[in-house]
Amino acid sequence: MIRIENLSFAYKRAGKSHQVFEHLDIAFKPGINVILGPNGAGKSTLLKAIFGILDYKGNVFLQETPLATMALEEKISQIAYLPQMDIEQSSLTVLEMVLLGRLPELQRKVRSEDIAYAMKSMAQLNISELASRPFTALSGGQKKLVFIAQTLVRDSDIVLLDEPINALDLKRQLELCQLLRSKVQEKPITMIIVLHDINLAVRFADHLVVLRENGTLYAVGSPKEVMTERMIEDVYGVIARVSCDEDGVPVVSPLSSFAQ
Ligand SMILES: Nc1ncnc2c1ncn2[C@@H]1O[C@H](COP(=O)(O)OP(=O)(O)OP(=O)(O)O)[C@@H](O)[C@H]1O
Repeated sequence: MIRIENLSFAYKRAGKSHQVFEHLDIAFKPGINVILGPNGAGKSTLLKAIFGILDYKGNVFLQETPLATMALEEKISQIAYLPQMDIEQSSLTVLEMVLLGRLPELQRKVRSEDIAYAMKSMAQLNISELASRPFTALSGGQKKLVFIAQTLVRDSDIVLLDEPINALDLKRQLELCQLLRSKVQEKPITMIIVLHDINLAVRFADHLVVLRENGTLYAVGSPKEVMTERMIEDVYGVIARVSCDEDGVPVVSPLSSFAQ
């Protein structure tokens, strides 16, 4: 469980300040939490704050412990984070890239146990056959899967994924969502995932968190509670029809956009 209390943060650049959050409170429960919201709402900034790479005001608690009081090594051992921006170049092979996810556990040498973890993570993402390929010789989607494998090989209780499905084809998107679902069923992981695909979000999330353009919290709740025509209009400026499929899952059909 991650609890954000009274979070305020502003980016500062060239003497100017850009406020993203002011007095934000959110609780992320175990299970799959999806953060939705328009471009620039602050979704990536929120993940960075949770991972502790921003100088914010307020508190982020892991259970009852403020993350700011935890040593870096302890934090890294508990939280796995896939940032939105990926590096494109690396002289490492795919296996070596995935092994980097075990860095906190690696001593002076790579143990067979670490290789086994990396192989398992690659197998779960169906990229085992890429293991000895140079990372730079991969497609964009394959690179993304390597970074996801590197994040999941951490086996952490808190997993932050910033737009993990962009660059993935339809099948890979579904496979990844099913893998994440199986992981939260195995143990009480708190996953916090930024997505833009609202139909995928309602199908796979346990909890939705919706941010507005100005970094304020619009809604938190189950997909059924949160995914309404009103929310889509208020938050995205889009007229949409929300119906339910035969499983009772909301289905969003965007109809038109209007100037806000
Ligand atoms: N390094 C930075 N310096 C200054 N402003 C920044 C920086 N990074 C982001 N911002 C601004 O902070 C706000 C929130 O950005 P953020 O990347 O968190 O949004 P987001 O919701 O993740 O957007 P997207 O859906 O487009 O990825 C935006 O207005 C953005 O322009």
